[in-house]
Amino acid sequence: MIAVEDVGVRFGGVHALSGVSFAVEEGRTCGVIGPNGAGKTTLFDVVTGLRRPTTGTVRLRGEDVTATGAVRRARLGVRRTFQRPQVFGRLTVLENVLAAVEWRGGGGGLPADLVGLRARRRAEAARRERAAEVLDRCGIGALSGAYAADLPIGQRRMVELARAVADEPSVLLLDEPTSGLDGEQSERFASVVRGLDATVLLVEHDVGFVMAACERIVVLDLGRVIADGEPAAVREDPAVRAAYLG
Ligand SMILES: Nc1ncnc2c1ncn2[C@@H]1O[C@H](COP(=O)(O)OP(=O)(O)OP(=O)(O)O)[C@@H](O)[C@H]1O
Repeated sequence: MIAVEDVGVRFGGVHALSGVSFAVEEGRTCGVIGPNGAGKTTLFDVVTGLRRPTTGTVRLRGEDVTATGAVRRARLGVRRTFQRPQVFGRLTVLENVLAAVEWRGGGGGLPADLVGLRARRRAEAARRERAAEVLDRCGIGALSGAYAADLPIGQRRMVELARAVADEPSVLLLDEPTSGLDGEQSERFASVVRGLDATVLLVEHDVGFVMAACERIVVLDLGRVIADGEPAAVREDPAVRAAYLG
């Protein structure tokens, strides 16, 4: 479960978020929509731990993580994708995904590597098998050996998705996931996300995609929540129409 309670973020005189509260139940998919500058990316930064809010509290599965850094939140199972896909350009597609599961290596450094050689090899084989399976699921298995930097944006986005889901996240945040994807990739993306056992928060300008993919929608405008509910109700909300849907 993700809970955001009375969160505010100020940048100097700009109130990027003010008094934002909502909660997403375990395993549910919630969309966040709103015009440019509404505070969507700032909200993601607050939930993933990249930015500490000026006021308010963030909870993950009931635990107050407001002061918890991004790395520790990642260890708790939080993963995200970015508006501009962030991949390791000089690594291959397979290596990008392996990097996401590398921390499960077991620790202990070189001595442990030497002593537990056979167990290490088994763990490494299991990681590679898992990475290959995830790449296939994301439709990019054939690109395993390609360098991420050489790929067009749509495929880079799928690499980012594969990396985010490889470790079975409990919380997944997707920032404009369909931008740069063709229709087939969009469908593939949605089906990979649907197949996860994760609580998902997703920002997207493609309202049709949000309405179809989300059970719940939070609408932000100028840093405040102006609507929160099921897609059909949000679509009809006069304040939402005025601010965003037109
Ligand atoms: N690092 C920063 N320093 C100063 N102001 C910022 C910073 N980051 C965001 N802002 C401001 O905070 C507000 C919210 O920005 P944010 O990027 O969260 O909106 P958004 O809804 O994600 O917009 P978009 O749809 O354009 O990505 C905007 O007014 C923006 O200019």
